[in-house]
Amino acid sequence: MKEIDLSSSYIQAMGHIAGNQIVCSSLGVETGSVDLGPADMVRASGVRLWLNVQFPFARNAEFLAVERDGYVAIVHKDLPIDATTDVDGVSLATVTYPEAQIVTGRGAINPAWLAAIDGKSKTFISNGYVVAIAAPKRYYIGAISAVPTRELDKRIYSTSLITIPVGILASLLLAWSVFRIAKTRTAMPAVIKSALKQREFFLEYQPLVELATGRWIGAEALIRWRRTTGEVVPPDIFIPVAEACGLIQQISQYVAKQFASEAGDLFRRYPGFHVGINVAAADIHDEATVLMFRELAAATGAGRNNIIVEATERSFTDHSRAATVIKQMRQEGFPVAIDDFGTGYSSLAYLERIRFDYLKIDKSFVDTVNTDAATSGVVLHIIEMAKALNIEMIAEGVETELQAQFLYEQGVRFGQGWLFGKPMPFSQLLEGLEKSMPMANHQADSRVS
Ligand SMILES: Nc1nc2c(ncn2[C@@H]2O[C@H](COP(=O)(O)O[C@H]3[C@@H](O)[C@H](n4cnc5c(=O)[nH]c(N)nc54)O[C@@H]3COP(=O)(O)O)[C@@H](O)[C@H]2O)c(=O)[nH]1
Repeated sequence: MKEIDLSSSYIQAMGHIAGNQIVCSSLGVETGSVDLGPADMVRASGVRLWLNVQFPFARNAEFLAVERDGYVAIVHKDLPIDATTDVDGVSLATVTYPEAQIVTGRGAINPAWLAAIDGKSKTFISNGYVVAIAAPKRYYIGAISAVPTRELDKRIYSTSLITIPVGILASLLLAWSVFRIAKTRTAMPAVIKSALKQREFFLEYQPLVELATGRWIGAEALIRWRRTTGEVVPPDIFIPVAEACGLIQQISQYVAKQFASEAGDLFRRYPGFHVGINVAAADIHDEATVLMFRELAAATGAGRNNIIVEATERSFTDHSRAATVIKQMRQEGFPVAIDDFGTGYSSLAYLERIRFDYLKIDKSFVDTVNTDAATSGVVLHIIEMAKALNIEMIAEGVETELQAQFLYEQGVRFGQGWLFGKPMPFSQLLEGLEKSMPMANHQADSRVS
């Protein structure tokens, strides 16, 4: 029981039950036996559910207890809805079915949504909300996620010319994706911690090319998470959670160590090549990050300019502390790139105050190249600004020859995107690198700087 308890991110305790009494459990012997009282529900399979369990030693918390064949699992009642989303006014609930009884919930749950529960997963619009119901066949508990349509109006505003059926479809997809995100993020901090221990994360590398020649001159290390179930969780789901719960620096250290273990003699063979490592707000405000990069350089034999620090402008919350760390990084030979440029609120202010080596033009602006989107002129302003400040540019998310050609003609020297290569394992990066610039031809002047 202790083993299940300790290795699960979801179960608070396991126990053995006789009648309604937990007679022994991983809560410890001093807990003695605990009387759960009559079960709230008994399913046809014999599974018994207690929906509001309280323990004398944890009076402020409520738990769910699920029993089968004499064994009981205790789960914190808030756990199923412990989800984060940036959409306002979202309602979440777990519900038994067919009874449609709320087990645990957050936000207003309209009785009409409960009435719609019939054992089938579905998405529909009701009472000013887009509602998604999930009713997994294996379990007796389903989930409801509801997003106010006003949130969808905000999102759909920018695409207001799109036809109504497409708008409705987008709404339904958004509700469903909120539900998916909420589900994936459930108790995610605990799961991330355990995944770090179990080494479930790995790296892929996306090449950066010189637009004039197509040569691979660098790569960005991108973290990936494959859970033991085989499910791959994308970084834009778990990175914000890791940032919010204080685990992001452990992730950055993991990335640095993982890259060090894979790099081998990369920089000896390709002295002009560079690898970009992403850092988050917590890293860029902490001088210990400089030490982390110093150790990474020592472990990989990297020289000046071989390792690039990539920080998004959203990560600069305390300008003066960030400026101190960035200055030290640059002094120690780690060029700094401002990532996703143009997506934050204060891009210009940062460029004036902090000296960067590279500006990565965000994909959203690259996407507008050769289109008549209202923002298609912005990319030209970004390019002019970078030129004026003498900052080298890397265009992100380049997907077409037309984009690459246009950017090159405007003076952007470097590009990254699916046109040149998707993120790939390190072994594949080495193969591509050998084809792109055989070692003998590799010049130190192929460095980005
Ligand atoms: N703090 C850390 N953040 C990290 C780390 N690894 C990734 N991330 C951040 O997560 C976000 C999503 O990253 P990912 O899913 O890896 O997507 C990257 C590319 O795959 C994608 N890309 C690149 N080219 C294209 C393209 O042509 N089309 C297309 N649809 N997508 C493309 O863009 C992402 C690269 O983003 P960026 O870092 O902004 O250059 C992302 O914000 C990552 O930064 C990590 O180790 N630490």
